[in-house]
Amino acid sequence: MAVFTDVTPAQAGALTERLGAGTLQRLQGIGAGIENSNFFVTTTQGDWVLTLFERLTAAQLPYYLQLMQHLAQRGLPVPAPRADADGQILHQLAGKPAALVNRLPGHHQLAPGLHHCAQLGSLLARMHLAVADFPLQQPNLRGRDWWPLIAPQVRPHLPPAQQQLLDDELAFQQQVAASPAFAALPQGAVHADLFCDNVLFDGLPGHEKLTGAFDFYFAGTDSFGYDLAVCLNDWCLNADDASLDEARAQALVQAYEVHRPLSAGEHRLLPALLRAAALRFWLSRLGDWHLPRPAALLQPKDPGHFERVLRARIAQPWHAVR
Ligand SMILES: Nc1ncnc2c1ncn2[C@@H]1O[C@H](COP(=O)(O)OP(=O)(O)O)[C@@H](O)[C@H]1O
Ligand SMILES: N[C@@H](CCOP(=O)(O)O)C(=O)O
Repeated sequence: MAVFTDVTPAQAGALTERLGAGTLQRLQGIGAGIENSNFFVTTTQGDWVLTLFERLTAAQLPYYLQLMQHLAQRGLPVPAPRADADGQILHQLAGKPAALVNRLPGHHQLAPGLHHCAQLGSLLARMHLAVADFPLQQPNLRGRDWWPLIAPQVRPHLPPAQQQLLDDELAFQQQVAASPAFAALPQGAVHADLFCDNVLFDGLPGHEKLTGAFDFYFAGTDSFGYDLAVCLNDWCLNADDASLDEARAQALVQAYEVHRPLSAGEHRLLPALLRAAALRFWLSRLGDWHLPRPAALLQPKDPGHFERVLRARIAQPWHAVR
C-alpha cells in the first residue's frame, strides 16, 4: 500500500485549517499508487487528497503543482492545489513536502472502450493547447536523458535476448533523436503518464463522462506526440495486451485532432514515439523490479508487459489515419 509516511489526524487537521479547507472529519490512507504517500481527506468543506512527496524534491515540485493550477484555472478537470493565505501551494507535513488538492469524482475505467478513448484524446489535446502559455520548463525526469542512466543498472539483470532488445532500441531511439524531424516536434509541458489508472469517469455504463485526470508527478517538457504515444500504449491495447486495437487507437487520435491536428512530422514519427513510450515504461518497471527502494511495501508492476508492447510496436509500426 502506498503510505510510506504516516500522518496523524492532528497533523492533517492543522493543515486543512491553515489552508481554509475546513475541519478534519476523516483521514484515510490510499492503497493505490507507487510514488507518494496519499490520503483521502474529508473536512467540513468537502473531499480532498493529501499527498506527501517521497522522491520529488521541494525544488522539483513547484513545476508539477503550478502545472495543475494552470490547467485547472483554464477549466480542465484536474486537481487544483490548495493555497495558503500567502498563495503558497507547496506545504510541509511530517517532514515531507506536501500538497492538498480537491478530490475528483468518479471511478477508473481499466477496460476502456471507444468512447472512453475518444474522451481521453479530446482531454489530452485540450491539455496540450492549454500549456501554450505555461511559463515553466522542467525536463521529463523519465525522458531520453534518463534512459542511458537506468539502462546499465538494469541490463545485468536481463537475459541475453532482452539485453539485445534494450541495446537495439536505445540505439534506434538515439538515431531518431538526432533527426531534424524529431527536433521539429511540437513540445511543451506534458503529463507523460496518463494511463487509465490516472483518469476518472462518472455516469452509467456506455454513457460515462470523463471527470478528471490526476497524478502529474511525471510531467515534464517533452513532445506532445510522445504524450499521445504514452496514452495509446495503455488505453488502446487488444486482448493480447500488446498490439494496438485499430478502432480505439484511431478514435483516440481522431478526437485529439478535433482540437489539435497533428503535424506531418508528428504523424510520421508516431511509430518511433510509440516505441519510445514503451521503452520508457519497460525501463522504469525494470528499475522498480530489480532495484527496489528499501521502504517500498509494494508489488512492483510487471516489466514484461512493456517488453511485449515494445516488441509489438517494432513488429507492427502503427500510423494514425490522416
Ligand atoms: N485528485 C484526486 N481525486 C480523486 N482521486 C485521487 C486524486 N489523486 C489521487 N487519487 C487516488 O489516489 C490513487 C493514488 O494516486 P496516484 O497519484 O496514482 O499515486 P502515486 O503518485 O503514488 O502513484 C489514485 O489511484 C486515485 O484513486
Ligand atoms: N504508469 C506507470 C507507473 C506510474 O505509476 P502511478 O501509479 O504513479 O501512475 C506504469 O504503469 O508503469
